[in-house]
Amino acid sequence: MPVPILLVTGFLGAGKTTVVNHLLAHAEGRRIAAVVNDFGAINIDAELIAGASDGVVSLANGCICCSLEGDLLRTLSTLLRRDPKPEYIVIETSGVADPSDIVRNLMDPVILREAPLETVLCVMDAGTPPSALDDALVRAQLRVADIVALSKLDLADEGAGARMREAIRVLRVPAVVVDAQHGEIPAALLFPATIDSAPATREPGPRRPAEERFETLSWTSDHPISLPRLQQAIGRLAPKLARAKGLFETVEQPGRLTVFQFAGGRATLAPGEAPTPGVPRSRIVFIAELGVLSKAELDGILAECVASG
Ligand SMILES: Nc1nc2c(ncn2[C@@H]2O[C@H](COP(=O)(O)OP(=O)(O)OP(=O)(O)O)[C@@H](O)[C@H]2O)c(=O)[nH]1
Repeated sequence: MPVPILLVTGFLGAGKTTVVNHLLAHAEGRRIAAVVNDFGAINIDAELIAGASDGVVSLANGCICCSLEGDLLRTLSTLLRRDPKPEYIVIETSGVADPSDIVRNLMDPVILREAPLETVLCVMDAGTPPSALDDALVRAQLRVADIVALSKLDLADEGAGARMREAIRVLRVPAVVVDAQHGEIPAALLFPATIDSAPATREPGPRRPAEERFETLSWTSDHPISLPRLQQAIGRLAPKLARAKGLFETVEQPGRLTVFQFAGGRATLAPGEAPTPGVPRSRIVFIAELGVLSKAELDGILAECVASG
């Protein structure tokens, strides 16, 4: 039996991991394997994804649309040799990935026969201004989508969803647009009940020149973080950040991790799991446009956040 693939794309911080987590939490007995790609050296996403009944495979420190394309195909072959085989595979791309390159790679004849790409889902933050759709990367992510999921409607103003739907319609994206509050999309919409025996090939469009636009800077420490000082540090860094996420222990709540997220200019904290022995207590990944933020500046600002006494 072929194993259908769901490819989840969308810009940095749009809400892809939230959708994947919701899907896995509502798998209703489906055996789902998840492949997660974080562009940075620390794969925070893999730790934030729980509950994949067939495990989470993490591909980090590169992008599966370019430098890690071979790793993606090898990972899929390994998943397909598992006994029992997964029934579905979800691939979450990094927010900087051009999914048309991944779609092209998934048209590999062996993969297509054994694990056909069934659905491409693009998650789009409904609160982003429609002018964000002028961005070539955002357009590339929308153009390959079968389904566009509008996230964060709860944070956006009342007309935002309608404005975004209109902007997507103007682009002539041939996709179904659905609302996805906190990642809620019915699994039945993403995974077909019956699987086509003759998978459809897709024409992903012309290859775009690889663009080095973003870089990730990773920061780790064995010390817990002071929350008020982190708040100040993020206030200073925010104008330079496209995205940040991290897991750390805080001075205020020792003994368990706090999940830090910065997306769309908004920072949030949530309770996490217990720290894993042998792993640095504080890990944060920062994504910025190339050349905007130096490691020295970042280290200098964050050094003030760790409890030195
Ligand atoms: N309020 C609200 N927050 C959301 C919603 N969807 C996602 N978020 C939050 O947005 C932040 C980013 O969500 P993720 O799911 O990590 O985004 P992502 O697209 O996987 O991010 P990258 O992989 O880093 O590009 C997190 O703090 C989520 O909790 C939503 O519908 N409403």
